[in-house]
Amino acid sequence: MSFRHSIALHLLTVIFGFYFLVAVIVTVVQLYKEYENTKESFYQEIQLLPTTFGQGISDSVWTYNQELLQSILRGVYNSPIVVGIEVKSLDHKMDYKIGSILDKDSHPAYFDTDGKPGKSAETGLGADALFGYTFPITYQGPAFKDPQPLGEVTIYSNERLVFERVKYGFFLILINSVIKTLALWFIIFYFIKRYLGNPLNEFTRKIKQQDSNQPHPITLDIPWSDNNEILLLKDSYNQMILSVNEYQAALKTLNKELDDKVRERTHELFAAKEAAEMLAYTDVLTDVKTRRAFFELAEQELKNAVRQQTAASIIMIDIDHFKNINDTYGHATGDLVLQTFAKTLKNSCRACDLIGRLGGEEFAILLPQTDLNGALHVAEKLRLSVADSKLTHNRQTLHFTASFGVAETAPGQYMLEEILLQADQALYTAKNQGRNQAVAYKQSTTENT
Ligand SMILES: Nc1nc2c(ncn2[C@@H]2O[C@H](COP(=O)(O)OP(=O)(O)OP(=O)(O)O)[C@@H](O)[C@H]2O)c(=O)[nH]1
Repeated sequence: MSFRHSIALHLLTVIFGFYFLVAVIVTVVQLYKEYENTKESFYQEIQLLPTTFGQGISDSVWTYNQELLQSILRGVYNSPIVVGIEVKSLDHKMDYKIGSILDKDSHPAYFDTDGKPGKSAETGLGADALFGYTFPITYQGPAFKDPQPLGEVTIYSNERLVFERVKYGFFLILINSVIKTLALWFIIFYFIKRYLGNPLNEFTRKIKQQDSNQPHPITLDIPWSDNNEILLLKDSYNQMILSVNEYQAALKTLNKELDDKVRERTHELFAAKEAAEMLAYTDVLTDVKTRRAFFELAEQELKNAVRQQTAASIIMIDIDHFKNINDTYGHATGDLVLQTFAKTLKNSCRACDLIGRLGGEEFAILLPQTDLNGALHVAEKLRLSVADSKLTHNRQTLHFTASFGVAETAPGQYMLEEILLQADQALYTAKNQGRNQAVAYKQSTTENT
């Protein structure tokens, strides 16, 4: 923290701003008082002069002795606190003025030691600010019972002489004030810095050094032990840090739990997605491919056949008189027949053959790398297997057969719908020819095996 921005300097600027104002006012009052006291003592000193010179002045006025009066007045004028004297006799014959006096209009006027108008010897601050003491002069002779009034004498002094005398005192007061102010400034600055500035600096430095991920409570090297505001601030900060750490720890635990939950949920969703895909691709009853899956996968297989320039065949299969089975033994038994039938197909086919249930009791098998003869051979084998299969229901043995229509891809003809249609036409022929047989598709005619 730079000195210019320190709290100590800011506080001192405010404190000493006010202190300076108060100090100036107090010093001015003090100086004014000193000035007044000095002026008062001047006045008292002037009042003492008549006891020394009063008799001589009275005598010289009574005897009209101008020389004597002048020499007495010059003697008074030489006094360091006198700047002027005016003698006013009642008959005006012995009027006399020396130095600076106030005329009848209270304006300063100047006279030399011979009583002639001249220039003021007094210059500087308050030289024209005259103040005087007037006392009567009387004659007390043996011929008179009461003192005879002769006139009055005014002795003048001025403010400049008062200032001259208090100047030294002023100077001392000023020096005293400056030294006291400076000493006080340094003392207060030192203690504010020691008890306030330094602890706050240390506090700030330690907060800045904190690890924001895991802040720790801090300690402060404070030169007092009572619970002052800085210690309370530090305690509150430490309390806050403890709470923050607790919250962070709780948050970490929550985050971990949340992570675990999200991972678990993602796993479940993934499994559910796989299950849903399986469901969409696998027929629930017979465990062979669904119609949609069969078409998608068969398209892929046909594309492969095109790329590899190999043959591929399709067998369309339909269980014979399945409606009768349903009607005779019930729908549940019909389902069992479908399952047994599908199982038979699976057992008799290669792993690469694609078996799908296209709907109801209608199935299709795609045989990769198999020409029409091969497919017809497979169909025949399947037909025999189906015819051999049996199902026991209510202690009755149930037999069923199926009809097969076979078609193969023609060179350059790999349209799935087209081949399916051809296989379906062959199947239709097989049905028409009495069922339980496999028929291959021929362009215009169909051939019975
Ligand atoms: N149990 C059962 N029956 C089904 C299912 N799907 C379709 N069926 C029935 O299968 C029967 C098909 O009958 P048809 O299309 O007349 O054919 P068919 O009786 O086999 O006669 P042909 O094909 O001419 O030999 C209908 O009665 C459908 O209700 C199924 O998932 N389970």
